[in-house]
Amino acid sequence: MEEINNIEVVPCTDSDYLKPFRVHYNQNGTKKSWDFMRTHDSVSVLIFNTTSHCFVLVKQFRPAVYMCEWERMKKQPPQAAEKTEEGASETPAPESQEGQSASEGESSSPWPPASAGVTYELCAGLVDKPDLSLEEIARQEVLEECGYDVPASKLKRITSYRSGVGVTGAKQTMFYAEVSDDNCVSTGGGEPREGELIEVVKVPLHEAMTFAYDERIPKTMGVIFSFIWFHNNMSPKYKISTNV
Ligand SMILES: O=c1ccn([C@@H]2O[C@H](COP(=O)(O)OP(=O)(O)O[C@H]3O[C@H](CO)[C@@H](O)[C@H](O)[C@H]3O)[C@@H](O)[C@H]2O)c(=O)[nH]1
Ligand SMILES: [Mg+2]
Repeated sequence: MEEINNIEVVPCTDSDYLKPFRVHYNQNGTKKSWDFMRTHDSVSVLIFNTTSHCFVLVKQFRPAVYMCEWERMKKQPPQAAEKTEEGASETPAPESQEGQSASEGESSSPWPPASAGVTYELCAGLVDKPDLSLEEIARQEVLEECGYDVPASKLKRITSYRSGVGVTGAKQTMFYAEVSDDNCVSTGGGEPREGELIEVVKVPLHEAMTFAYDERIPKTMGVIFSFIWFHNNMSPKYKISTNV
């Protein structure tokens, strides 16, 4: 699927996306310190297509996930690393950069295949436009990433929560959007100007819970939680309509 090469890891000294800090404080008389990152809050959207009775997810290469997999591979013998990935039916075959040496210097571990960094996620985006409401940002992400044009008023707020409490503490607000094939105006895929390369994937309703708990399919907690939310709150409605 993806072709990832020319990988180079360097220290991050200046970023538009995150800023590391150390906070010193006293807690109940004990002197403590904590390292954290300042990042943007975010929105995510569970999209359900009422025409095909499928959830609409996005699949994309995540460098941070890829680098974690690389670290994990360095600690594990290659056979053992391969074994845990075996059977991930959605995982594409290893690609050309496999076997390429790391350019980090301290180790010559080969890079894992690009598929090791690809995850299934809810359509999501950073809250980086102060003049727009969360609903409006979510609406734009649904359009840019998945190609569905739905009014912001049709987005139902599910809940919000803290993601990465140890590192960022950022807040993510989750919405639910019901769409139909009539709302589909493009193939989505992300904002090309930002270099986004996003694949839109559909998960049929009847496969959703198996998908959610299949550990071989790399995914975010948002996918798992939102499928369970749908199961608890929306399933009776759709069970009736599918059985007619
Ligand atoms: O280091 C970075 C970080 C971001 N980008 C760009 O910024 C865009 C950000 O995309 P956006 O869709 O706004 O955010 P996501 O990357 O989808 O992140 C959201 O979705 C993630 C998965 O749910 C969550 O972990 C995040 O908190 C949430 O903001 C990316 O596509 C890139 O174009 C970079 O180029 N370099
Ligand atoms: Mg996104």
